[in-house]
Amino acid sequence: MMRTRPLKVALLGCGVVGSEVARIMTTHADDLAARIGAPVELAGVAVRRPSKAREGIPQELVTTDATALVKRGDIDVVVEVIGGIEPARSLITTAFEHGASVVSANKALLAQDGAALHAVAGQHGKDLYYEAAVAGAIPLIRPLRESLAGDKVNRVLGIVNGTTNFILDKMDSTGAGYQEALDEATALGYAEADPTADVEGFDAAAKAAILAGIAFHTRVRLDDVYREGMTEVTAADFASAKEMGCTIKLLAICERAEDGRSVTARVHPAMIPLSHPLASVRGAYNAVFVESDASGQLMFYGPGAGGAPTASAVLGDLVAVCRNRLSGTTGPGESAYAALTVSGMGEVVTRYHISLDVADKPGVLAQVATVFAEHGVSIDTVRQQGKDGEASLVVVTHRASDAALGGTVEALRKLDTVRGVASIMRVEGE
Ligand SMILES: NC(=O)C1=CN([C@@H]2O[C@H](COP(=O)(O)OP(=O)(O)OC[C@H]3O[C@@H](n4cnc5c(N)ncnc54)[C@H](O)[C@@H]3O)[C@@H](O)[C@H]2O)C=CC1
Ligand SMILES: N[C@@H](CC=O)C(=O)O
Ligand code: NA
Repeated sequence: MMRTRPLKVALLGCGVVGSEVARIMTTHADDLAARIGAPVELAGVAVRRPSKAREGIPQELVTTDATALVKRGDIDVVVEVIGGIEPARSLITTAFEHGASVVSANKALLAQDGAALHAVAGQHGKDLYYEAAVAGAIPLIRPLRESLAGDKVNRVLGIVNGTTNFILDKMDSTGAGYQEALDEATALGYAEADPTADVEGFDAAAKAAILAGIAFHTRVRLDDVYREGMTEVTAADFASAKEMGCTIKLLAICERAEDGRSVTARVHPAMIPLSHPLASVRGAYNAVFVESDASGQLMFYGPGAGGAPTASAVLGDLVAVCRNRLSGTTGPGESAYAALTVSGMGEVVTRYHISLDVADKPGVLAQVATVFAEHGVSIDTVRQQGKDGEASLVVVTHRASDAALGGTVEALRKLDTVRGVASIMRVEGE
């Protein structure tokens, strides 16, 4: 039976995502009420610029005092789509203390302070949901937390940043310049307020920390995630990738070590074969592979950024949290019981594509090969192109640890015949 007293929702932030949340709450009000079992009412909207026209939002709901809104005491659910660490963190904490549950899209905050926020939510018997924080519309948090709760996840590999995938795709397919492609991604609402978070890999690293934590039932902090952005990827890298039958993607990779006792999480550009399903993920789309003992390989694919897709995930959480409130329950909280060791990048084992500028004279190839052998890194293929006494040497290795590869590169740089290391790229997904 439908409850007539509405559940009250406070919306914090009315930008790209917030405005879409408000729109869907209004246009789908009847369906949402039917699915929840009670109407949901937008009770207040905290904004920074109150004079801005906001279609469909009555002016009397708009306030610049977000703190007063979350302290009202009659709010059932606070939807935080401001972004950033503060004031979002204080507002969420205050919301729990004043009786509300919280839905957030804020990966930066969840990756940094998720454990503390879960603890406050738990103390107050409230929900903290954040499906939108990882890969926008794609259901990923809930499948990992709930659908795969009976399985053992070993690996999560994916494209989790729409902006960088959009840029890399444009650079690869149209030869567009980096800045031109970034400007377009920003105009389309994909990029973070500061796009450095996207292009330097911080956004993907935050998502990797959240995913690894849930997948491995282990607390993984943002600082535990190795991070390289994509600003150094060049047209020459794309050309090398093509020669290998690959393309380049910014990947988030969370892995359980073979002995099962430790995990790693990393974000960096990598070559992947064109035959791999991730190679055909275009534009701002995201896709995530999950490999588990019993399920085998699962792939989640869809729009990972943009106002409406992200609002879809926020609304899904809103419905879940409202249902929990009506039935007097809460959903699953943090699960970190496994407490596995989170290892550094040196422990990661993968393949590498290394491009060296060398002197084009007899014995160089043998010298270079010796350095690889001395560091226990086995060479798969070598390709050489020479002109005017200089040559470029492209070495692709078999699987080796990042520590061994690092040592190899350091020793290569010391060789007189090696003029420079033009690029090092990991090769994944084979
Ligand atoms: N745009 C996207 O594709 C996605 C965004 N997200 C996350 O959603 C959140 C919001 O992102 P967007 O809507 O894109 O950002 P946005 O910058 O478009 O919107 C944020 C809004 O919050 C307002 N704001 C900032 N401080 C405030 C305060 N103290 N009180 C009231 N309002 C305040 C800003 O004026 C702005 O309008 C972020 O955490 C972001 O990481 C998550 C997935 C996808
Ligand atoms: N800036 C992010 C938005 C979603 O999380 C992205 O580009 O993926
Ligand atoms: Na999601």
